[in-house]
Amino acid sequence: MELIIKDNGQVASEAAARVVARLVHEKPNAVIGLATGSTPLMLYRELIRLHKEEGLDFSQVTTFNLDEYIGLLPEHEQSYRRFMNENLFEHINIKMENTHVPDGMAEDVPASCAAYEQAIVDAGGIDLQVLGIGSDGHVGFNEPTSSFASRTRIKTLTRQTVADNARFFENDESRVPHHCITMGIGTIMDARMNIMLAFGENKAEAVAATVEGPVASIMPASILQHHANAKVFIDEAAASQLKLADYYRWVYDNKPDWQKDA
Ligand SMILES: N[C@@H]1[C@@H](O)[C@H](O)[C@@H](COP(=O)(O)O)O[C@@H]1O
Repeated sequence: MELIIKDNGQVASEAAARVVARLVHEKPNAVIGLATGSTPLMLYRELIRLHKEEGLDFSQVTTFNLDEYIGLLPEHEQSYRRFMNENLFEHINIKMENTHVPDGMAEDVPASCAAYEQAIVDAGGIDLQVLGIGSDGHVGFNEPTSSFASRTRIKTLTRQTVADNARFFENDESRVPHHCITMGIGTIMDARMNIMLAFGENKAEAVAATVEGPVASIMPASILQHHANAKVFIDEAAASQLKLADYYRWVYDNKPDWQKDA
């Protein structure tokens, strides 16, 4: 795993955006996996800026989102489809038909999940997957003890995640859907590159366990230790519990410039 520690989330997100932009320049028809939550918002804002000011071209890009709540219509205020439209897709030149979010209203959920997996394969696989991390170490909605071999499927959220996400539902936990569809950890591990973002003190424990703890399904993100090309972009607060933070900074500072955001 490669650690990129920046002073704040904005600078870290700009560095992550350069990695995405480089991929899109090199492979205009790249397949990008996307995440929701508050964490990737600065990354998406920077990608929008790169599109508007520097002509970053998304016209041939395909995207697959990690997850979606079960039972929310795409137009629901808190659906991840709506989140993606409002925070990224409507502001860049991506073709809407090339954007994919799991269908939270599917009548046949297992069939819909299998079709999602197949669509990823048909698109050539995910080149770069953007990830956030839950305070309990979940990625996508793969909650603790999710199988490392899992594929896209229905999951039940933990109480912790329901409580964490209640802020988006007028702080009313009873309004938070308790089920979701999420790419599996196996799906995420198939991506050719993973970039995880984590900002703020409340992610510090999960980041330390992910990077320096044992690989264990109780801390789902820790599987990234087994990924050949995983980068973790964090701010100082999220880095605050890392034992080897100085070493990661030293490694990064000693890289040639061309390798820093590659
Ligand atoms: N399903 C999402 C995750 O993909 C996200 O990474 C995480 C953290 O959210 P936030 O970035 O708002 O802290 O929680 C949500 O439940």
